[in-house]
Amino acid sequence: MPDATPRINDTTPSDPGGSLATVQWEQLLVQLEGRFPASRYADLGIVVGCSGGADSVALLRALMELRQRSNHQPAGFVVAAHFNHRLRGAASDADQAFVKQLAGQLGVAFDAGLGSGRRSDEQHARQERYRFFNDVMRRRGARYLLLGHHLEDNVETVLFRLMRGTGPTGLTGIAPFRELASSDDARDFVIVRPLLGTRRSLIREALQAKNYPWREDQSNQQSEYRRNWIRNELLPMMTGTFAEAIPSIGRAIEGQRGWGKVIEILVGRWIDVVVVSHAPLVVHRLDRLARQSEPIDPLLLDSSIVVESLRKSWQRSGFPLGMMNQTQWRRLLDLLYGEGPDRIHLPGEIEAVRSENVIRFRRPDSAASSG
Ligand SMILES: Nc1ncnc2c1ncn2[C@@H]1O[C@H](COP(=O)(O)OP(=O)(O)OP(=O)(O)O)[C@@H](O)[C@H]1O
Repeated sequence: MPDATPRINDTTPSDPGGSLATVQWEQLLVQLEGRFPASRYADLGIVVGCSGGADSVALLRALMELRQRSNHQPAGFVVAAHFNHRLRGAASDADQAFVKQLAGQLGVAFDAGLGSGRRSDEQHARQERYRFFNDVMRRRGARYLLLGHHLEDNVETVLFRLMRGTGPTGLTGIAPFRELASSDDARDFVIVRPLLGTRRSLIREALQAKNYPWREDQSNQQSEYRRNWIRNELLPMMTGTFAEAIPSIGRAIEGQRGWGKVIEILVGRWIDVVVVSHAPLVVHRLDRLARQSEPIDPLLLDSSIVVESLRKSWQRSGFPLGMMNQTQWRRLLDLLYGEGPDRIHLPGEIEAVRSENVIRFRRPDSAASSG
């Protein structure tokens, strides 16, 4: 069984403070500055989610160095926010103490949150953490939440989705920028992942070269078995044969992100044209729309656009997306195109009934039912 004890990284720099350090650290600063220019954001409130791991430690340190170097005197503030999940006993507390000490050393404020300590699924832990971030952002009046996801995280995510099953939007990967509106007040904030294009190895080499420590969490190798299989087995196999596989996939994701914006526009149009109402969900029959005297844009009849649009409508109508797989979407497409039976049952006890011109969706015991 792997050692679950986190340890402080103890790598001795091969060239402490020398030219190698300058090159790698500077490279990291250039990449961060390219994605999140220090002077442009200097007057706003920034929270950095810092686990104590290499990526978020590098992010926090590099951000502070860029702010110091900037000619502009920053009027804004930076907060290091650490969420202690309390899942690894003393090691979790040591992570928290490490981040607190780092924040003190860098002269930034520090906020900590405590998890329930209840062993549950990864999803629950993430939710707890995001609730904490939300709270810190609101309390501090910050505008940007910076997270340390890097290129390998993005590639892993896309490979994972590809193998589990995903649509074109899933292939756009992790969002580099994401606006979040907190539900209970009007203040919005933005999640930024400025290292999303940066190689994991550069981050670690840059830290090592400067002799900056971080906390290594061995449990990363144990949790989320399939994700870690991708990270620890699949990616090394791929790069063994295709040395440039990771940046290549990264570029494909970047390209797909562009197409994602086109898809978003088409989905918006589809909803305007095809959806009659969301509560209850009622949509026009596509075969009828295609045959009317002024037929709709054929792009809106393309099955991949239809599925993406239905996903969106599904969410808006409060229907569960989790159990909708490719087979179920295919059955629904047939219904919309006027093929197969006039009534089908879908996961989540959703019944879809086709009539002369529309499809009506019903779900028992739900606000979205009726009609
Ligand atoms: N417990 C935490 N407290 C604060 N921020 C966190 C925490 N866990 C994750 N994050 C933020 O989310 C990002 C991505 O999470 P992920 O689980 O991939 O990170 P990690 O491997 O635990 O740590 P790191 O990415 O810093 O090496 C981190 O880089 C960090 O910005």
